[in-house]
Amino acid sequence: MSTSMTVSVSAAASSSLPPLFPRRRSPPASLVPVRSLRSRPRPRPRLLSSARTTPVLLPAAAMAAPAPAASSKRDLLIFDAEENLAVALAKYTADISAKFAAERGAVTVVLSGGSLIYALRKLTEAPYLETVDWSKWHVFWVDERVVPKDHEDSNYKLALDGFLSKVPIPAGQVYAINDALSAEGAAEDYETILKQLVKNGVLAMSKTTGFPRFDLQLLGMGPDGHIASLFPGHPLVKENKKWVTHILDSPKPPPQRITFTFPVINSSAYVAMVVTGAGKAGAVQKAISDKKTSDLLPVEMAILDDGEFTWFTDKEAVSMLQN
Ligand SMILES: O=C1O[C@H](COP(=O)(O)O)[C@@H](O)[C@H](O)[C@H]1O
Repeated sequence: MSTSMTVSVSAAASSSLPPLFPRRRSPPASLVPVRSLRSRPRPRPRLLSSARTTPVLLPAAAMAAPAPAASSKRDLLIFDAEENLAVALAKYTADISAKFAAERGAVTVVLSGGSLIYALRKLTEAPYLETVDWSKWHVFWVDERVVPKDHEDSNYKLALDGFLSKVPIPAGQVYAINDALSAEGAAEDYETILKQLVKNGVLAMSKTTGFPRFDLQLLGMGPDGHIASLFPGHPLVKENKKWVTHILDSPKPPPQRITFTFPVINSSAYVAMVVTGAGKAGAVQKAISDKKTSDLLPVEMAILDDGEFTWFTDKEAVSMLQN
């Protein structure tokens, strides 16, 4: 029943990442022991050393987030180039895919829109194009704009053009929203589809939260700290019953969208939060600061109940972090 966080500063890519599997029970010598948020005070992140090719793993403030209900782990990976981030993200995703394909015979993967899709490009290349068992993938959207699927604003179109059209996922396992419905109708319809997939065993349920447990959510964050279509100060961030809800007044256009709710995001087994660029440094700094204020950004409300949350960042995105 603990949350922990490590920070990894890495100039290299996948070869320098801590191994994903098997899960660490005792940290290797290069790792600082993880800390329980509940039993120990939260230290500020501290730079121990730096190296170009060896990840440096640091004690951290465990994002100073409110304690989760069960156990979770948080890592902050910092890459000196977006290219290295993309390579590492592909390996991370492929490893998680292999784990769930073997364990469950299905891999439920949630995509966001935005810059995340470009960061997935290495998955469409060797070796992953050939080695990932794409036939096991079931693809969902954490949020979608209520526009036709061929509209420039569609998150489906973005993912299709930049990722899905390049990998052999069966078409019937890609769950786009019904773009003929209203925002409210599309959200209800999407929730019904998720419930059907729970019934037929494709989608797992969390044993503790009563919400679906996606294997992997690959998410981005806006410069204002929004994730999915959950915006700072919007009442939707408090939705705690629905799995999927709708918004008619999104501060970022287009205004009509559907979105997973926080209980669904927070029931995930793995979340990769992919954030690059100086424009997001303020939100990253607030999210990772150990000084918490009552005006939590949505990204600060992403606290997994029982899972692993990994920030994939570049130097620019963490440029406002001290040390
Ligand atoms: O509107 C949206 O924005 C966020 C962030 O996008 P980014 O381009 O700044 O990475 C995205 O995660 C979300 O899915 C999308 O609908």
